[in-house]
Amino acid sequence: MKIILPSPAKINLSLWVNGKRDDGYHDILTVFHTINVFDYISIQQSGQLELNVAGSTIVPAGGDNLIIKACDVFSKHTGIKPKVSITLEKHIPIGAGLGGGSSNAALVLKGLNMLYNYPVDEEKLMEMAAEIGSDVAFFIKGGLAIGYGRGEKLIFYGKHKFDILLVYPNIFCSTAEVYKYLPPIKREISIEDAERLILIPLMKGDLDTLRENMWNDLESSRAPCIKEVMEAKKIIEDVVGTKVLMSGSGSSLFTIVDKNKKIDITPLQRKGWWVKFCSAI
Ligand SMILES: C[C@@](CO)(OP(=O)(O)O)[C@H](O)COP(=O)(O)OP(=O)(O)OC[C@H]1O[C@@H](n2ccc(N)nc2=O)[C@H](O)[C@@H]1O
Ligand SMILES: Nc1ncnc2c1ncn2[C@@H]1O[C@H](COP(=O)(O)OP(=O)(O)O)[C@@H](O)[C@H]1O
Repeated sequence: MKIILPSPAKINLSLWVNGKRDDGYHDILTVFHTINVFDYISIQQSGQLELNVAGSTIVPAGGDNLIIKACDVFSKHTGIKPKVSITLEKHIPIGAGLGGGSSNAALVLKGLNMLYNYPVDEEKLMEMAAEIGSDVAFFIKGGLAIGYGRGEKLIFYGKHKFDILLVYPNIFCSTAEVYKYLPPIKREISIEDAERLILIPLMKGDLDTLRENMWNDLESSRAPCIKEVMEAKKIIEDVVGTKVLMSGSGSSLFTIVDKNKKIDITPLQRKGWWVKFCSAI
């Protein structure tokens, strides 16, 4: 049996850092939404576990791939050693703050659970996902969610419609490095704050307030890549005329767009940047 799974990207409509933890991670509060930018993963039962990666020369095809980590975690918790041939077709920009690797890992956990006749329930899948990475658990359900803790504790709010212009300025950002060079932040954002600032304007369709309130503390990181990302942010804001935000640890940047407002994106395309109108899903 062969299954083909679309593996969606995500943006962070906001991300606040509430402090550094003893385990080296940061306590964050973030608002995730999946978007219609996909990798495609096929999983087929086979004599042994193998992974082929198409569409990228920088994504590892061995043990460092988060898909292999997902297979290991699946085996650890179910006792089933997956004997499958997996093909990953990459389209989500890599190191872009779009969660591509985390999404791939989550979808493979779901695919293996399906192929081996549901040995674990969704709650257990979320637990397993959290072992692989901080934003893997979000992709088990997707849609609109608040993430807190490392990003693995989640409150889901269904799915909401909005459109964005997404730009990947061909800058690779290492998540670890962006967090490492983050200056101390002295304020705490609560779940209620995030609901008031982001979720309520989004649900009301009040895009001006949503744009005004969206925020990403990781933009103040002193990691070298962020300086370049902020330069790209200014260029994009001059072209689109609305506030632009970095997604997650970068480098992709997005703005919430009104369907009926025409935006000329050729100045951005002329820079050789990846530029795409997308929708929340
Ligand atoms: C920043 C976010 C926002 O959604 O996404 P991306 O930008 O990667 O898409 C996530 O927090 C990324 O999650 P993920 O990509 O799974 O990161 P992980 O593998 O768990 O962690 C990579 C490294 O980032 C740092 N890290 C990550 C999460 C967190 N809450 N605090 C941290 O300090 C740690 O140094 C960790 O070793
Ligand atoms: N399946 C995967 N897809 C993309 N990147 C992966 C994958 N597995 C491991 N990686 C590694 O993760 C890093 C990028 O992760 P990605 O999820 O694309 O970015 P981000 O964390 O910024 O959203 C790269 O160093 C890449 O080599």
